[in-house]
Amino acid sequence: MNQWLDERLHISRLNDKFLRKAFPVHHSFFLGEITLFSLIILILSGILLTFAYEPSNQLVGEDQIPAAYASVLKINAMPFGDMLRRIHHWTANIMVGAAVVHMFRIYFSGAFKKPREINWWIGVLLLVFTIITAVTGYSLPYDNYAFTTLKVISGILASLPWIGEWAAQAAFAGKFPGPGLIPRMYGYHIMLLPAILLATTAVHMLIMIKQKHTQPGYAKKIAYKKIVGVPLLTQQTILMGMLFTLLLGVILLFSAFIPVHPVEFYGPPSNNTPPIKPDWYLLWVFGILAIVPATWEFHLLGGTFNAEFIGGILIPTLFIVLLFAVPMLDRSKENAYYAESPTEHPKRLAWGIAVIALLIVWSFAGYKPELITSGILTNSNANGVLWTLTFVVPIVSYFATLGIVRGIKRLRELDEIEDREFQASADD
Ligand code: HEM
Repeated sequence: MNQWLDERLHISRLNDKFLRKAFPVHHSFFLGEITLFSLIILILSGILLTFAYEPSNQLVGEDQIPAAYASVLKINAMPFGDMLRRIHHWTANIMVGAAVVHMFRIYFSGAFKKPREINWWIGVLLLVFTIITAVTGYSLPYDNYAFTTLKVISGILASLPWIGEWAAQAAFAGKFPGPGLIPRMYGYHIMLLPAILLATTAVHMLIMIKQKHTQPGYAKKIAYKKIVGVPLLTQQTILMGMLFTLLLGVILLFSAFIPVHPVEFYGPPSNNTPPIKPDWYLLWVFGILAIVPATWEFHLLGGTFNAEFIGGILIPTLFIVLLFAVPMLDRSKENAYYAESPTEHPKRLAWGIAVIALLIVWSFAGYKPELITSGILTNSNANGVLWTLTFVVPIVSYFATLGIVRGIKRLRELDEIEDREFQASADD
């Protein structure tokens, strides 16, 4: 059989070139794999959901509710229907979470350095597209929550200077909320964006295979500048199978016990605006929007730059540009072989911690209304306090990290000196 296949498909060549490829074993490398497996589970659970979901916002039935909303109520009532929605929802959250932590592991271990800059840029694109896919998914149940969220997003797009109205109508199939709204969101969510994600992930993987992983630190001691790891067939495949099963188990546990967004509670779209809050990964944008005052508005060459544009588009875009610029941090001409320990590069570590602190502060600002109603902040001081935190917390985090890392380094040096002195006195 083997020979029969080999004569036709040259399997043994594939075996030598690819299946025997050595994979380094280190727990931090599982993060990319968790992201990849989540994408697979999302696609499979998404396909099952499409069998019962109705992609239309036309009003149907006696109650005259949107067909999409009615079909989600029907899915909830089907055996395992609610469970399937939960699996899809929790996997999406795990995918975004794993991608974010994966990005930080790449950043903190210096794996973005030459020759892996292109894969860093592709990774940033993957993260952005993953988040857009999640947002379009949220719109599909077309309950009052989804409707309000879509209205906010269409308003943000319309705030683009010069081309805003046109862009919003192009993205949302005409004037909001037109009859083409849900069919358009459905097209993005089940075709365009998954196609982009799959193609981009394939390129990400091919580049990773071509360039090979950065090697974990222990590999340096085993065989310097040699690839140390286990072959894809069979050890790595077994490890991946175990990781996949574990991930599936965690997703099933989450889905069995933690319900998702209650569409019945929000009801179909109406004129009552419910309090909305995005998922954790977009809370930072929500926070920026909350603290940019409505008075921030200026005009240039006939275009208007208003607060919605500055908070919802300009600052988040600058943040993404900053992520793209990360590989520029390193100007060395040498290829990087080994993952570095984060503390070896205190400034890089401190910058990373400062950025995480900034994201936490902005996410906290997303709770501005609650902070005001609970009396912690007032209408008049909220923006001032939150802007102060925006600058102070990252700066303090930066210097505190530098201080801690340098302190630990100094302690280690003192320990070494003490050990040497002790050894010398023992020898005497
Ligand atoms: C969102 C979807 C993503 C998927 C499915 C994915 C998948 C993977 C996988 C499976 C690996 C190999 C295992 C590992 O090193 O963890 C990998 C490596 C890598 N990824 Fe991603 N990734 C994604 C997002 C990102 C992001 C957001 C970045 C950075 C901005 C990134 C940058 C890289 C780099 C530079 C490598 C090579 C690491 C090395 O050689 O040590 N990826 N990715």
